[in-house]
Amino acid sequence: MGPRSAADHLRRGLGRDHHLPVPGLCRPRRRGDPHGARLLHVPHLDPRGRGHPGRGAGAGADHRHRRDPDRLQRADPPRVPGQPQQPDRDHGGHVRAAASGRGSPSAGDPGAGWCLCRVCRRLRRRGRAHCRTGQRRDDADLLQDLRAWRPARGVGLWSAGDHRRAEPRPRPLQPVHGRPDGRRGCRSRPRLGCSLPQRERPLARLAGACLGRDGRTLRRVHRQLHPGPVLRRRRGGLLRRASARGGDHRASGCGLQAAPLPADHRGGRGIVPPRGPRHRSVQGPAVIYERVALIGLGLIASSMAHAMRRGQLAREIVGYARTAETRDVARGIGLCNRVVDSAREAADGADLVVLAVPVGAMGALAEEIAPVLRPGATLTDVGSVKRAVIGAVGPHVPDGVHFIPGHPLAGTEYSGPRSGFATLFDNRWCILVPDGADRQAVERLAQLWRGMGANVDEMDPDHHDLVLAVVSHTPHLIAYTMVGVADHLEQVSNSEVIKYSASGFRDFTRIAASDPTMWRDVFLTNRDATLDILGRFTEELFVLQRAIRMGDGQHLHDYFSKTRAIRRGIVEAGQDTAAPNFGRVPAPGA
Ligand SMILES: NC(=O)C1=CN([C@@H]2O[C@H](COP(=O)(O)OP(=O)(O)OC[C@H]3O[C@@H](n4cnc5c(N)ncnc54)[C@H](O)[C@@H]3O)[C@@H](O)[C@H]2O)C=CC1
Ligand SMILES: O=C(O)C(=O)Cc1ccc(O)cc1
Repeated sequence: MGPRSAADHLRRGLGRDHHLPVPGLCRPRRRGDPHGARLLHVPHLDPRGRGHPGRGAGAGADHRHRRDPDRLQRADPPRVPGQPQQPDRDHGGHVRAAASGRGSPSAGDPGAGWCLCRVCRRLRRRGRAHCRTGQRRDDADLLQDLRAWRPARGVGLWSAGDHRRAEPRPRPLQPVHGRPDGRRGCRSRPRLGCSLPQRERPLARLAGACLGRDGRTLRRVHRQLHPGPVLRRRRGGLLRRASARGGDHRASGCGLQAAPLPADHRGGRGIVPPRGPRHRSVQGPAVIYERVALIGLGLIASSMAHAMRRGQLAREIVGYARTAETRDVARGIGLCNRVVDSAREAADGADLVVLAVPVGAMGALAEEIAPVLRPGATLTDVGSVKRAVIGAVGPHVPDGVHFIPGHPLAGTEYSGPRSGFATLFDNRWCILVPDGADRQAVERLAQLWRGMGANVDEMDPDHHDLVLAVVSHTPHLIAYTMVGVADHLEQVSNSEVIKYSASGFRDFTRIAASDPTMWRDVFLTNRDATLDILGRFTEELFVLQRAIRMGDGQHLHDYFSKTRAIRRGIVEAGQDTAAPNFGRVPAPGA
């Protein structure tokens, strides 16, 4: 992040010092500071010398099979900054692991329990207050309150502010079973280490050898990686569970141990078959947009298509993907009403255009479709980074077109048109970044997201990027690193890493299986905020390292008690399940 201090950067990131430009990021539009003028408390300025606890990487836990033919066509060359044309993503595998949030309340830990009660009570109050007042969360408070043993205001980001429907209990995080197309079997190989040179990929090689080439081995390993209940297609297209315990299908073999998801893992919404009859035009009062154009037909776009169809929210969905093969797949599974051969053709006449491609590809696409965007239409995106997207897309948006960047905080480690499913956004947050856009247009887009099951919040782009650096981007980087460390370690064999992965490592591997192109773009475009949070992370790591070296058990205990309270706050806010061991049942014989 350059020579500026972290505090300086955070202040700017939070939108407090609007006069200070963020290096490397373009800011074509300005807006007011929604976060007020509260002072920021940064860890390394804390006289007690304590920082905020680092966040775990458990943002989501979907387990979907992905296969995007785009990926089969090319390697993944390095991205040239300023040249947004991107290679497509790796859609080749499925590594079954889930974000874990272990740690049940302990009777011998009154401090953490006391803290939890306060966190939860205040979270609930805040959720209600935010809903009523539209007041925004502030991650400066988040960082500050964690150190002060107080519930963090920023935790409200995850608060259960959805008052549109009553849910009897917190829904599991990203509940998914089996393949999104409802079929059985293993389609492709895990992506462990797939971006590393061959000689540096012992772990990846082992995983490959373990999978073997024959279908039986693949299927057996598939059942290990995805041991949830098999969904069988009934006549009439409905799906049913073939077994209450997916563990029944697990095979022994290469030592990979992934337990099945709980029987109610879909969170009470029922199973929505991701593949259905060919999309027909919708007639009904729920229609929010007449024609929606999806540019890019991967996980997010295909999930939007399913969710819009579920809610009958669009009369017509037109799709475009870069490669003919992806378009053919999309046509084959009836994802859209029409799949066309150019982005421009898709956007032509649409009243909502959604850019659902890697962040680095958005500017060029916006430029391409700009001439056909009609006045009154809305242009949005789903990119994981917002300031850079505004910088790349904003200049191409014609007058009269409403540009409203967005970001659904929901996803999986899979990609491609087959990976989407209708429930992806249910009870998740979608952040809109209106940046001064027309309020009616914003409300209409918010309605669409709500119709797709999401809770909607609004944020300043820099604030978004900072929050996401904390809750998503840096955790992904840490997961990538941890899996890389295990891969490179000489003293521990790869088979041991895989065999004993249940002890925490597995949860990193799921995240580390996320798409290389998408995440490369995220880090390149949210560089400053990620580096800032990463700097804090390493500082705290050093403190913990020292505590371990010095035998400072008190420090470790205090620290872990705080982080446990945060985890409980997330569960209380309905953003993850409290089920122990993330709902896994022990593997047979374990
Ligand atoms: N995967 C996730 O968990 C989440 C992703 N996002 C964001 O959503 C966006 C899309 O991500 P996914 O749907 O996961 O990706 P994906 O890899 O599943 O799909 C990307 C699609 O974009 C197409 N594409 C790639 N480069 C293109 C180009 N230059 N021109 C036209 N099409 C191109 C690919 O063919 C593919 O159809 C990204 O910006 C990502 O940051 C947001 C939330 C969650
Ligand atoms: O799968 C996970 O753990 C995720 O974190 C999904 C995700 C990935 C990228 C985003 O911008 C938002 C959500």
